[in-house]
Amino acid sequence: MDEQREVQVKNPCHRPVFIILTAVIAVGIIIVVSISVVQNKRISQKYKYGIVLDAGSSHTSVFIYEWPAEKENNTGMVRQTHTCNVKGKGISSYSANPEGAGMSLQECMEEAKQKIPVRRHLETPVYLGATAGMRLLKMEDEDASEKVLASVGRSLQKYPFSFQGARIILGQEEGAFGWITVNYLSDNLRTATGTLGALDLGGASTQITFVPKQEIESQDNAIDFRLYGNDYHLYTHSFLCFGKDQVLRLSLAEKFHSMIDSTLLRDPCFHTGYNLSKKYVDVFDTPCIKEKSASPKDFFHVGEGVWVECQNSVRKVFNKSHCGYSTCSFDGVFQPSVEGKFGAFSAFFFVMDFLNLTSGTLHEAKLKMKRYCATPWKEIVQRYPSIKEKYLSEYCFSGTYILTLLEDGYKFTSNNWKDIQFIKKIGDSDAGWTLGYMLNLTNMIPAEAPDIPLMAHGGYVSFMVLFTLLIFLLFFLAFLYYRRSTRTAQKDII
Ligand SMILES: O=P(O)(O)OP(=O)(O)OP(=O)(O)OC[C@H]1O[C@@H](n2cnc3c(O)ncnc32)[C@H](O)[C@@H]1O
Ligand SMILES: [Ca+2]
Repeated sequence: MDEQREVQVKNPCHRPVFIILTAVIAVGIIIVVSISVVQNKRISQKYKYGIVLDAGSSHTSVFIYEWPAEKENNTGMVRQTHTCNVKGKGISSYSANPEGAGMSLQECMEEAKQKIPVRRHLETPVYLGATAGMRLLKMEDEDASEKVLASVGRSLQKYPFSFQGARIILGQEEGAFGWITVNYLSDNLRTATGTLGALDLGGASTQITFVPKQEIESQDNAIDFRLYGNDYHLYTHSFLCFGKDQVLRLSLAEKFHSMIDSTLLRDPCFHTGYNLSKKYVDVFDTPCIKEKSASPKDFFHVGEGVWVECQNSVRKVFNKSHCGYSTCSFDGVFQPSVEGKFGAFSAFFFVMDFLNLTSGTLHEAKLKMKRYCATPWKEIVQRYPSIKEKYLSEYCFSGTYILTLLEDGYKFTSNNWKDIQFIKKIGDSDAGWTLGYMLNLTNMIPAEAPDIPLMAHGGYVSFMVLFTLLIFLLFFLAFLYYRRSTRTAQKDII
């Protein structure tokens, strides 16, 4: 018995100090392991990237998006980090020199290589979507449009990214993806609290997309989505030839019909004192105009600056003579009555922002337009020396077209005018179809709502560490208690 006691007293493993030390070491190991797990998680959580090229009728833009690698299915995670505007005109302008279309993208794609970390290059998808300019070129000369698309495709394949294709997107896609973009960025999809309609005005087409209250009478205008567990039944329409550049041509062509002197086009939508020699071909060379002018020559475009007459001339481009549905916007296109709030972007924003019409009533907008259009050209040029003269000369026409399209075309009234918000960006990201297009192609918007974790990652790790510590402490106390009990028992025996 004496021998046994001696062993017990001498064995250092049984001393409390040793046990405490062991416990402290164990705790230390746990903390180190936990921290390293968290730290490694941070490193692997870095960003992923995607590139979308918006090959519009007037120009091409390259958008770079990024999102945290492990949160791609959470809404609101994708944001635009960089934009590059390709120099020159849109890719459809390269119909006579298709190789030039591909070459035009080089500068911006080199920039993308610099902006995206090298280790992410190979996995970064690149998509090119062409819109109304290429739709028109395809109508006019399908072979040329294919050559242009092949050229941009070849050019994009030369970069170290994962090229996913270059194609002409449908008008319905352009409308629907614009709608997804604005609602994704405003976090309306996950929360399912009302949605924002989308109004996009380009150079060659314009899109209207919203969730209507009425039934959608034409199947071409209906799109269904299931996003984050909610069903959306969308109305969408893309009006080809109703972008602001094509409508200007339609309107000029219309004015040619009533010209007495075929070399002098008097235009109420341009400022007094504006007088520029232009080519007939620059007006008529588009599949949007069916009745061509007989002999191609030059004409003088002379401004008159009368807003009321300008609006009357713009109204003539909307054909309201037929409607095979209960209600139509124009050109025989079905449209339910506009519903809810709308985000109006692209040229809707550029023009209304320049004219200071992004707030205020419809009536005030008309008064301002009247005043602006009546301002002499000389004064306008002096007032805005830094703005491109081409844009400057067209704001009276474009503003008038926008008001007429929204009121006479889409049937907004002075009552719901305030429901239209003219926007360029939401957060860091531009409003437009590109983000929605990428989210769709990368399956980043799930049909069902993702399972929400019990707690955030940081909270989870802290909880696990504290909980483990607590268990160790309990073990330790239990051990001490056990030791005390056995010693007391041994003393009792002695
Ligand atoms: O959608 P599509 O029809 O293919 O055309 P796009 O994509 O090229 O059209 P944008 O929205 O980029 O631009 C629409 C129009 O606005 C013009 N635009 C761009 N910036 C502008 C500005 O600051 N002021 C006035 N107009 C502008 C541009 O030239 C186009 O005619
Ligand atoms: Ca566009």
